[in-house]
Amino acid sequence: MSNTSSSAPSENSAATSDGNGTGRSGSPDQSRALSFLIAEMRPHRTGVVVSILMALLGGVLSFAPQVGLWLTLSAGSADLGHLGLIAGAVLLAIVLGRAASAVSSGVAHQVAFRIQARLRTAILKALGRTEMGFLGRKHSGDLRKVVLDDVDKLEDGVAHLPPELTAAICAPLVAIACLLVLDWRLALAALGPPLLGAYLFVRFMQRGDGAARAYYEIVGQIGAATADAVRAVPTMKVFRQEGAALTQIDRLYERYIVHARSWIRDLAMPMSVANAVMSSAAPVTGVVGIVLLAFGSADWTTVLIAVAFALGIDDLFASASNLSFRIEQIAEAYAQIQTLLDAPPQPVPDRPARPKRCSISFDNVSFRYAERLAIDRLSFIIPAGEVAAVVGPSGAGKSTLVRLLGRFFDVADGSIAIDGIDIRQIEAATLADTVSFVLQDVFLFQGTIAENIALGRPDAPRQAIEQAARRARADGFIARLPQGYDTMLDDRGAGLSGGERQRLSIARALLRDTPVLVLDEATSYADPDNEELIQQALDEAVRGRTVLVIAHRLKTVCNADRILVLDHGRLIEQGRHHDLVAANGLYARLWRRQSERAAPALPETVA
Ligand SMILES: Nc1ncnc2c1ncn2[C@@H]1O[C@H](COP(=O)(O)OP(=O)(O)OP(=O)(O)O)[C@@H](O)[C@H]1O
Repeated sequence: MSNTSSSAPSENSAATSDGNGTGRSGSPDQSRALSFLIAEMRPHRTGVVVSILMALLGGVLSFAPQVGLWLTLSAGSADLGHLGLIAGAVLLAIVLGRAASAVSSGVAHQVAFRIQARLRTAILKALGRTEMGFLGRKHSGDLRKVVLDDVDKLEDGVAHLPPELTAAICAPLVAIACLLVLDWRLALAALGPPLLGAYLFVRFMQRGDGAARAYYEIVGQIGAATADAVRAVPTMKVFRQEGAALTQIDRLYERYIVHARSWIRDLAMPMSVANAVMSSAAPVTGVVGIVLLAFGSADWTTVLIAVAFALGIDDLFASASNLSFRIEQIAEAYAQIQTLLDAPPQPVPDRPARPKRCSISFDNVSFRYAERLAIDRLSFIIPAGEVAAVVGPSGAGKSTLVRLLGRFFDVADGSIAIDGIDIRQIEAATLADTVSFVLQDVFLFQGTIAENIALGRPDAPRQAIEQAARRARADGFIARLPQGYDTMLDDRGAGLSGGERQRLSIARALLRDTPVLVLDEATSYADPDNEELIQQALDEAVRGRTVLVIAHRLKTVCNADRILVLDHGRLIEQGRHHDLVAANGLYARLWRRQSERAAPALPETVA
């Protein structure tokens, strides 16, 4: 896979090189990508100009050996002092030229790193502003690829484009100018192959565009299928489905071979011919020179010097041969980055308000994921300070309901209010100060235990962090860690048990001290000790707050002030435990089913 996918573009790059990508750079995506890059470089114009000037100097000085040869041969004498002077000057010019190229590349890389950092921040900000629904439609692996890989590609483009483009354009001009001074006929001979090659290049490029597109499409599909297969290895093993994934990849490879053949026939081969023509300035100059010699219309020193200059042009074209490939890569990366930068921002309130007492009300709320109606005309009120449990069969809409309260998504119809204020009129920061979440899937990041607890209040004093951890019954296991609160969580806390992660999450919520708390009760705990501690932590967390708890085990919520029973996105019953059992509806059936199951001893209720 790696061979095929990496060799193909680079061959293509060689093929696409010397026409300066003209065939494709005219395509809208590439020109838009280049305009984007130029706009990104604008704030760093000093660096870019220095990089270009240094590349220019490096390119011009790269012809020092040819000029040295010219001066030596035209001197016509073997004066050692004179020759030594020329050799010294050539050496100095070579050293200066290399130094200038190094400075050009170094400065361009500095600019590129700044742009890379800015872009990553801009993407993360755009993702932070957008509604979760947009993110939900994107695979987390795809997001990661854009933020890391595609931004890297753009960085690579910025670091190489200014120096390489400058060298590719300016150095041949210098060579041709010298050749014109030397002999205009030999200058034309040296200029012919690059011009003819560029013409062929553009023609072939246009003709083979379809083959290239089909080829890149299939390479992308193979990449995605392989990534999916790698990600799904554990599941595949469990279900003994390894064969199915491989069959799909095999089928893609069969299509790949067909497309690769037409890619080679329609694009790669013709491009190699164009490339060969483009890089034959030296042989053509030599042949024309010999003809002129034969007719006595040029002397051999002139022909020799002209061939040396033409060789320099060929070398430069060869070194710039990756330009077109780079531009293509930049365009691809830019398209992905732009999708995220353009992520639709969540609407901001026009009359921002701050809730005081924290009752929660849902008024005729509906919400759908694409075509699937997940919440259907839901209405209820939870008075401030009450504990409400949301129960119902799997897929009933419990998680969606609490996500709507946190504005992970905006409702399609109806409204959700806290203290009578529509949550769309509460600023994101205020909403975050009002509602906190303790979810099953606890997000921990690479940082210390203390930093992880302080996620929602980074300025919290150590004392407050430790107090929250104590109340969340997390202090015991933290004390046993090598550096206590300063222990770094490697691999996002992979070494912690599910129960320990839950208690860290509860500590976070306690530290934030929001008046509304949303809990997603974990379905299972590893051991009874953990379960007991988590229950104590939850009892502490719910005290004095308005609480919405998703309950999977009904015994944990039968003391709740209110139980909301959902089914297929609709609220079909609500009330206290005993009333709902007496009503003999869905809740009573769920209750009986769970009671009949041989369940381990359960702790006290949440409420
Ligand atoms: N991101 C999503 N995209 C599309 N459909 C979704 C998405 N998340 C949930 N759904 C669907 O919406 C419906 C409600 O899902 P939700 O997760 O809210 O139910 P739930 O009651 O929390 O289920 P569970 O108890 O199994 O967690 C289900 O039919 C589910 O398949």
